[in-house]
Amino acid sequence: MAIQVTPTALPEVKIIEPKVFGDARGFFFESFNAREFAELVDMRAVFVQDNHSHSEKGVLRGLHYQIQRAQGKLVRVVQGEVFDVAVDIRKSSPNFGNWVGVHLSAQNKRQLWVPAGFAHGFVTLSESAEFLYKTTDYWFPEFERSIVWNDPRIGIEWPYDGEPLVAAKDAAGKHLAEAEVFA
Ligand SMILES: Cc1cn([C@H]2C[C@H](O)[C@@H](COP(=O)(O)OP(=O)(O)O[C@H]3O[C@@H](C)C(=O)[C@@H](O)[C@H]3O)O2)c(=O)[nH]c1=O
Repeated sequence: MAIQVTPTALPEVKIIEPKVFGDARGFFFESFNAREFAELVDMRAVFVQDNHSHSEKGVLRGLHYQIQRAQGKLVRVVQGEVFDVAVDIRKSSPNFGNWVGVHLSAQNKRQLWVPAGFAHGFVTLSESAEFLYKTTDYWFPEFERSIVWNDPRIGIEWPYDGEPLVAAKDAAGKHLAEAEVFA
């Protein structure tokens, strides 16, 4: 197997570390392999969309989810570094409202698997970051929801001092207590 998979404190959220082959020319690694992903991470996931965003330092995107047509997301960074966060928003889960955060960078080449049922967001720690992710469903703006990044009920410890730059829709995000969540 060319990937190593480690569960986080939220066991459905997984860190994926690819085997990187370095030589005099640079490096090579498989950034996605459907067979290994199915065997080691999630056999039901089928990816239908790839996204790419660029963010400057201090930009915080999230916490996002789609209330219907929920998306699983396989996320990574190809330039710079972010702190990537998943929050369990499944009401029936023993981990409801709990979060995990992982540093993802171009250097560590880690990926995070954020399944359906979790809200997702990240803050950019480097001067800028290029963020790539695959999703298991398409974008449905009518089902998009945002939970505010600094909800004290969730208590995410963002490793960023200062006021992050957030979109207006995210600044107006709901608190978990008022948000539509999964069953
Ligand atoms: C998410 C998305 C946005 N867009 C458009 C809508 C808008 O005009 C522009 C920017 O969209 P947003 O402000 O929603 O982009 P952004 O804040 O980067 O949204 C993303 O945040 C991270 C944390 C996630 O988890 C993603 O699922 C997604 O919600 O791109 C698409 O065309 N397709 C898409 O799949």
